[in-house]
Amino acid sequence: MAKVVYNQDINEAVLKDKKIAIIGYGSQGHAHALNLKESGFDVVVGLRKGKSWDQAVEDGVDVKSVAEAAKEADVIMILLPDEYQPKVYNESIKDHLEEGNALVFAHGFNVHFNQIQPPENVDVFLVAPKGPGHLVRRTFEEGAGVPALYGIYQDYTGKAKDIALAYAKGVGAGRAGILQTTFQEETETDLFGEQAVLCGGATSLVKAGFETLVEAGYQPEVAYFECLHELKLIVDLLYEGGLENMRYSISDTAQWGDFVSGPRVIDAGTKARMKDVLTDIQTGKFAKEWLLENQANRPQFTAINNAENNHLIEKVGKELRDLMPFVKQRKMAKKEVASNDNN
Ligand SMILES: NC(=O)C1=CN([C@@H]2O[C@H](COP(=O)(O)OP(=O)(O)OC[C@H]3O[C@@H](n4cnc5c(N)ncnc54)[C@H](OP(=O)(O)O)[C@@H]3O)[C@@H](O)[C@H]2O)C=CC1
Ligand SMILES: CC[C@](O)(C(C)=O)C(=O)O
Ligand SMILES: [Mg+2]
Ligand SMILES: [Mg+2]
Repeated sequence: MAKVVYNQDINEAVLKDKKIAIIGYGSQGHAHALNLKESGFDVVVGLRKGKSWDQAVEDGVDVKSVAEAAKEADVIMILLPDEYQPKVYNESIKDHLEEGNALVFAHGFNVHFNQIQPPENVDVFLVAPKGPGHLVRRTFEEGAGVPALYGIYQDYTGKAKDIALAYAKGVGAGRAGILQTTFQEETETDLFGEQAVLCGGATSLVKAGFETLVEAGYQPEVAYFECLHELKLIVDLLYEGGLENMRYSISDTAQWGDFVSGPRVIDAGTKARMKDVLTDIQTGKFAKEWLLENQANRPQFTAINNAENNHLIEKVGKELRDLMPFVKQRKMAKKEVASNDNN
């Protein structure tokens, strides 16, 4: 089994006398800044003036321009959207890196795909939580944590690993488990996971199931509960105890259906297409297309996003969720930020 590191294995003293700049205050940024601050670290947030700036001030964190924050910090964590990182790095961070500083990422994309080339005299590592930033924050507040990967790209000071582990402990990952990786492994597995399983795979599966039922004449509300709402409850059981635990809780009829019909839906063809997706990630094809899409001001991203937001499942879901006050929607802010950036 791979070595998994926990809080008791980590001495955070190596990071306690350093200033940490968190660049960006979105999904990951607000979670890292607040968790690190509450773990007793010296944190400054680097931002442009705007919505996030106002939120960070309201949350009581020290906020400065990106350049000022980068200049005064020893450890600079870049938590901007991947597609904007190279520009901000070149304009406001690069010139403020001092010998022995640490340049940190939560995803290896820009270093692995050669969009950011750090100088040789700094540490470069990643601390990548394996979960959405809003849950990194929420679980921390609940006394738990989200697991994280750390990976060292460049160890100039000889202390990169100790600093990375102390950082991971500060955001709460040491309560759940921290694993070593490389920039290549983190980048490729993270992109694959979000495309094939967690985001692309899951949304496509949910929509296909919903559409199949609605097109067969069943009520959209019934289809919504069956294919989307209940998925969370099933995934909770998978999260808590794996496949066997989920199957323990469902009926034997459902379990038999799982065995005989699941592989008819997700079959060898699906796996072959997953391999194609992985190949496009490994060869840099996906990265190149995403970078070019951004250079063109996201024409396809915008068109698809608009169509997805108008899907019947979204309309039905909103109406049903409004009638379930215990289902709280906590995070539209991030996507509003993203669409503002496109305007
Ligand atoms: N989302 C997640 O849960 C995960 C993300 N990651 C990685 O973490 C990194 C951050 O992702 P994520 O948290 O989703 O990012 P977000 O999209 O949530 O980041 C938005 C933040 O970046 C700020 N920002 C955007 N452009 C600029 C700019 N030009 N100058 C200054 N600030 C800017 C926004 O400020 P404003 O309000 O001014 O627009 C906002 O604070 C990425 O590398 C991602 O791959 C890794 C694991 C999970
Ligand atoms: C699953 C999507 C993710 O990789 C994440 C939350 O871990 C992301 O890039 O947002
Ligand atoms: Mg991820
Ligand atoms: Mg990701």
